[in-house]
Parts: sequence; structure tokens; C-alpha cells
Amino acid sequence: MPSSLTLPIIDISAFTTSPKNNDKIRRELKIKTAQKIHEACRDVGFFYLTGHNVPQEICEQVLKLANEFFHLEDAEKMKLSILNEDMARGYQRLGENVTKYQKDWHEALDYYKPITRDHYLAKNNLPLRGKNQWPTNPLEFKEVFEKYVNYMINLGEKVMSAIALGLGLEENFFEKFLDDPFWVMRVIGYPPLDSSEGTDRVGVSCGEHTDYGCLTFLNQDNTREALQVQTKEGEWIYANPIPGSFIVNIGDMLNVWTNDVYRSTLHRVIHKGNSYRVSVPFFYEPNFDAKIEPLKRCLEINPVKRYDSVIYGEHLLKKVSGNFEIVDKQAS
Ligand SMILES: O=C(O)CCC(=O)C(=O)O
Ligand SMILES: [Fe+2]
Repeated sequence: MPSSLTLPIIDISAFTTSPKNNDKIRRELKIKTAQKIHEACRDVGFFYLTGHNVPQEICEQVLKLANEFFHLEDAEKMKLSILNEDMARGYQRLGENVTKYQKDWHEALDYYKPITRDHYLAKNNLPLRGKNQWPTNPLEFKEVFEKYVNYMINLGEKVMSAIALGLGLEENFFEKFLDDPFWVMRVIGYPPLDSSEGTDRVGVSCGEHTDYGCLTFLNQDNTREALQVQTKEGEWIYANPIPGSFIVNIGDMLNVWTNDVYRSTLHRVIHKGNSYRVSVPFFYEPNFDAKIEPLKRCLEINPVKRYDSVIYGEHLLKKVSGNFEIVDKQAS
């Protein structure tokens, strides 16, 4: 039974608004914010973010459009099936996504940063080079979501500056790893689980996992008691929605960079309520070919090196292919 502990709430406006104060005051505000982010990343790996400057209207609009899409007929949704493309971009029907070899009880539309001809994936003949599939119903879906992606990339950059400061590095430290940031966006629909016998709707809505990359920004509807986060002590707590905020969590690449000073925390979704839940996690990632390895600054804190270097994109490809591997591996 999840406990009633809650996640920290952090206002990032010192990084997102144009300077009103003189440089010294602004710098102090930034350092204070960065310190809070540092503590949250170190202790929980999850926090609520306010003052992010992404208009509430667009956050609500993406959830509303997602909800409308998921309520279309199956045949209409299947026109965007991932099978049309690279097995990753597009629509996944209920039970098609898998976490740790178990089916997840959700449907989703998945988007990845579009790939140009000179991209690492193209040059190395790797998968994930399909086209994003946008619905034409609802009509404004593509336009609104593309706008949303731009807001989120911008926000990702700001939070990474705060993380750099919080680690005692220059604010622009991560710039060289993030000047062509990859991104992934999942638009997810969760019908309620049902524990009655004879139904498919049992198990979990999204199995426990950590996220793969750098930062995740979760925009969720007002459904409560669905998303759960594991604390250091192994307890599960609810990450209920707080209007006007994103839930932010760190991904595996920040574990590597910080040599486990920060935690990419396990989380899962178990949605048993009556509503149809919609969430839109946006994954802000490093450059696809970024080489990530423990930072000198973090090796001063945790001196035993826990990770070899990893190319972000290779880590992602491994994880994405695992999202479709069902039970056969379970036995091995
Ligand atoms: O829907 C949610 O609340 C979380 C989804 C999630 O953790 C993910 O897609 O990585
Ligand atoms: Fe996640």
C-alpha cells in the first residue's frame, strides 16, 4: 500500500523567466533553486516542477487531444500502427508494449525526434529511422504537439543548466552533450485495470522501470493514485497530479554522469480507478551520439567508478527493442 509521503515541489522560475533582478540576486536565486534540484535528484530522483513557463493551456490541450484520439474506433487508431513504420513510431494497441517481459495495460502513440540523413542512426544503418505518424483526427493534433515539443526541449535545457549548477559545475557544462538533443514523447492512454476473473485487464498498467535518458517531464491528467514511485527505503509512494506542475524524474544517463550520486528511480503505473487516464511523458535526452561517462566532479563524491562510458543512442536502442520482447525471455 503506497505511503502518504510526497515528492518535493521546486519552482524553476529563476531559470525560465527573463531577469528582473540584478545579476547578483539572480545568480543567488539560481543557486538556491539548483541546490533544491540537487537534493531532489540525489534523494528521490523525482520532483514536481513549477515556474516552468510552459503555458497551462497547451498542457491541457495535449491531454484533451490525446483523450479524443484514444476514444476513436480501433480501426482508425490502427491506421497509425507502429507496424507501418520502424516498429517504434506510431500507435501501439493495448498490451502491445512490454516492460520486463510483461504486457503493459495501456495504449500509446509514440514519437521520436525526426532523423535527418546525416544522423548517427542513418549513417550507421540502425533502426528507429521511420516517420512520426500524426493523426488527422483530431485535426489540430500535430500542430499542438509539435508546439509542445518545442516548449519541452527548451525546458529540458533549462533544467539541465540547473543540474549543472547543483553539481557545482558551470551552468553551460552540459551544452556540448545537448546541442542536438534527442527526444522521445509517449502519449499514453490507460483504461482502468480490473481484477475480475476472465478479463485481460489485470496486472499493471505500466510495469516498474527506470527511464533511459536524461530527464522526463510528465504531464498527466487529474487521475489520482495511478503513478507510483519507489523511495530509497523501497516504499512505493503515489505521485499524484498537482495542477500547473510537471513531474520530473531523472533517467539512466544521469546515473552514469553522476556515478550514482543521482538516482534514476523505479516507478510504475497501477490504475484501478474508474476513469480513462491519459499521460504524456516527454523524454529530454542527450545528443544521440553523446558519450556519457562518470564526471570528475562526481567521482570526487563517489570515488569508485560504477560505470563504463556509454553512447546514449546505443543504450536507447537496446531498451526500445526490449519493449517488445514478451515472455520467452522470462524463462531463460
Ligand atoms: O504514465 C505515467 O504516469 C508514467 C509513464 C512512464 O513512466 C513512462 O512512460 O516511462
Ligand atoms: Fe517512466
